Amino acid sequence: MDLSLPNPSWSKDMRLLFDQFMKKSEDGSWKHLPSYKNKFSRRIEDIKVFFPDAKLIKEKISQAQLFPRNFEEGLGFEYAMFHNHAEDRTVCIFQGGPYLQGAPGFLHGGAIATMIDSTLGMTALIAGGIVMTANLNINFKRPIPLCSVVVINSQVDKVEGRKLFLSCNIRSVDEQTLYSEATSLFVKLDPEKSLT
Ligand SMILES: CCCCCCCCCCCC(=O)SCCNC(=O)CCNC(=O)[C@H](O)C(C)(C)COP(=O)(O)OP(=O)(O)OC[C@H]1O[C@@H](n2cnc3c(N)ncnc32)[C@H](O)[C@@H]1OP(=O)(O)O
Repeated sequence: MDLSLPNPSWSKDMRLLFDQFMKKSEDGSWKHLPSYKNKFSRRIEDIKVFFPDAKLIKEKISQAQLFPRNFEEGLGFEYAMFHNHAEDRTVCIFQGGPYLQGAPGFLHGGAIATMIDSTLGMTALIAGGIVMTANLNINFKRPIPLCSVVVINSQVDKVEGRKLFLSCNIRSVDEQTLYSEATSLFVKLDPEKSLT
């Protein structure tokens, strides 16, 4: 089941943004990216190539769930991503639920980092194939209120061989507040090199 579609826990802002991007997707310039809890895909098969410890994969993979997708509806990460191919950028609309609290009333820094890593990761995956995060630098400029809706804008800045350099920022829906900004390095996995 695609968990990036509207559900009753979404606020008015979240639905409004989703509808705006779905409208933008009508001419094909933007594409809604579906998101599943544990849908096996070809990519999982690809990734197994890099993890020779198949026993671990075989035993555990059936329980595996995408981390941000394993909270009950509305309590954790509610988000949807849209990709603009021409501009090589991805937008993630994100509503962080009450189970993601850090400081009272605000999102935990690790929850913010999760959505940054996921959005940058998706952007890098589309641009470079099977990648992993090598480096992630985040500046937390303003605390993000719990249960508020924010917009993550992520883009590829430079590609050098297997290295993809990306950046993103997190802004309020009205774009007036800059909450966080991040830079990152993702590395495209080399089938000749085992990771473990
Ligand atoms: C919600 C939807 C989600 C679904 C969609 C999500 C998409 C997937 C995104 C996953 C995001 C994650 O969470 S991944 C989980 C967190 N990340 C990890 O666990 C990765 C652990 N690290 C590794 O496995 C490894 O270090 C790699 C794969 C990153 C790199 O290893 P490698 O392939 O052997 O490459 P290596 O030769 O070491 O390095 C290649 C080049 O990159 C440079 N390089 C490597 N690491 C660094 C570094 N930290 N800082 C600077 N430069 C670096 C090297 O200097 C070299 O440059 P030069 O000499 O060539 O110039």
